Amino acid sequence: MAAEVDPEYFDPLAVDPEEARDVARWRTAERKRLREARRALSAPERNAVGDALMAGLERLLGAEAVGAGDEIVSFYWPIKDEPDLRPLMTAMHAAGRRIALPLVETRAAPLVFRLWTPQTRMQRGHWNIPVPPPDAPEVVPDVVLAPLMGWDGAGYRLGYGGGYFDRTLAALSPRPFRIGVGLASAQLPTIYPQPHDIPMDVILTERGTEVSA
Ligand SMILES: Nc1nc2c(c(=O)[nH]1)N(C=O)[C@@H](CNc1ccc(C(=O)N[C@@H](CCC(=O)O)C(=O)O)cc1)CN2
Ligand SMILES: Nc1ncnc2c1ncn2[C@@H]1O[C@H](COP(=O)(O)OP(=O)(O)OP(=O)(O)O)[C@@H](O)[C@H]1O
Repeated sequence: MAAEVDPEYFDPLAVDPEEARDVARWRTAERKRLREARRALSAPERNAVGDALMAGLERLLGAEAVGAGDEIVSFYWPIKDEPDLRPLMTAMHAAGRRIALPLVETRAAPLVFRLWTPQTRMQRGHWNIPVPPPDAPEVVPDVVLAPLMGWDGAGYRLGYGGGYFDRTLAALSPRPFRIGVGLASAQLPTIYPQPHDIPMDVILTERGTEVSA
């Protein structure tokens, strides 16, 4: 039996429930604060952030460490004032790179990834997030871009609280190269990482690379 348990799987019984509850409550409050701060950006400010992030990503995704070859890179379709990286998705597709997007196909389960091209007819998925249709090929990405609601100097990420990226990364072997993408102002002293939280390899903001494993 024991041999069948993934040694990297965290033991929920080893987590102090009171502490976990406090962290969850704190994260909910921080998500709300960070969401409001992001919403308050003007359109020109938001565009400048997007442009800087795309320049940073072009540099990172062209670098040797990630491999400039045939890797599949998962982006995200922007919701809730997230920086818009779609121009880079289009440019990379035109340059012959394979682009994927994440989908919640089953609640509280790992994300699924499907290929995207500029011709893909997006449809509404869980949480109203635009996603590729079921006939888009399912793939496993080599590089995953994860939008950041918040981040810390140890490379940990705060998302929307569904635990989707953590669940997904825990299930993938080998683990994809993880790039957290978000606002410099969304930095937190710590997100109080819990056993289920999987750190990013790189955190990229409009200032450039903030954290690199
Ligand atoms: N643009 C974009 N696409 C993305 C993500 C993202 O962060 N940004 N995701 C990144 O993961 C995934 C979707 N993430 C989701 C995260 C939470 C919930 C959700 O239902 N949240 C509940 C609270 C959940 C809970 O506390 O257990 C809610 O707000 O009601 C849905 C989707 C995949 N696609
Ligand atoms: N590997 C996992 N297995 C089972 N449950 C998990 C796993 N990872 C996270 N969770 C659950 O998801 C919940 C939310 O996690 P967390 O606060 O880290 O979300 P998040 O990273 O902000 O969300 P998202 O990635 O969806 O944007 C956790 O309380 C935990 O119960």
